[in-house]
Amino acid sequence: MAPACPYRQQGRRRHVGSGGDNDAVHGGARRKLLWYGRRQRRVRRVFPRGDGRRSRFVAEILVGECGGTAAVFAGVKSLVDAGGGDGTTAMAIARAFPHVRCTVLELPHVVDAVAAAGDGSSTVEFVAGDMMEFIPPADFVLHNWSDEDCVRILKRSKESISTREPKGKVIVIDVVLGMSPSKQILEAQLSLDLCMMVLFPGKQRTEDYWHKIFLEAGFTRYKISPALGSRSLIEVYP
Ligand SMILES: C[S@@+](CC[C@H](N)C(=O)[O-])C[C@H]1O[C@@H](n2cnc3c(N)ncnc32)[C@H](O)[C@@H]1O
Repeated sequence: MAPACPYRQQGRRRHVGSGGDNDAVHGGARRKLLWYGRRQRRVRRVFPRGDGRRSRFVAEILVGECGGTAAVFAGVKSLVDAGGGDGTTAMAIARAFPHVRCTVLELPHVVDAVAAAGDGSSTVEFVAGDMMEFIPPADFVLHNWSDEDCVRILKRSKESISTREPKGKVIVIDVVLGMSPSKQILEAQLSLDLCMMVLFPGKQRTEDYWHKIFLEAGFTRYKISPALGSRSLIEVYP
């Protein structure tokens, strides 16, 4: 059975192995690091599948109900879902828009896990790589990244999208705080914000916040379609 999180017992989870007096209080840095390593391995084993369930929900909305989606994908010949998990979103797009050649860029262990699970699809190509280093045209999730990483990922994307007509674009599917169609959705977005703060160096962002990130990454304009429940579809143009 998985060991209990030493920090959870103390109501703290962020700074694993941070040292100092806390280590003595919470049972020592070594125990925390061992727990963290085991937890990470478990997370890595289940991540592609668990995440896929959530992205299936988003994918269904994306290709099913989002009124403007056909227009969004019109003229798009190829697309890379950077950090695309088990490929659920890319497969849904490939099924709904057969003219779009879809690739999933993922970390090698995720690509291996998907291949081993044998539920990949010939409609989608999986490429092992690091999105911090190189990204072809992409549709990706940014909400678990820090501001610096968002800018870095967007810059990598900008380098790879076509600058010739028809020009490429980056599609971001993420929460835009303040664009909530209901109180329940706003509450869901704020819960996600809390999760991102606790689990990752990320956050949910308002439109003004996104605007600054897009400008810093060198993009000139964007269009937000708040049609995906708690998330919006943001088209970002060089
Ligand atoms: C929050 S998940 C999103 C998965 C999927 N796009 C979705 O919406 O369900 C982030 C994904 O990014 C992948 N990832 C993290 N760092 C990466 C990197 N440097 N290069 C490529 N993929 C990465 C992870 O393996 C994980 O599957």
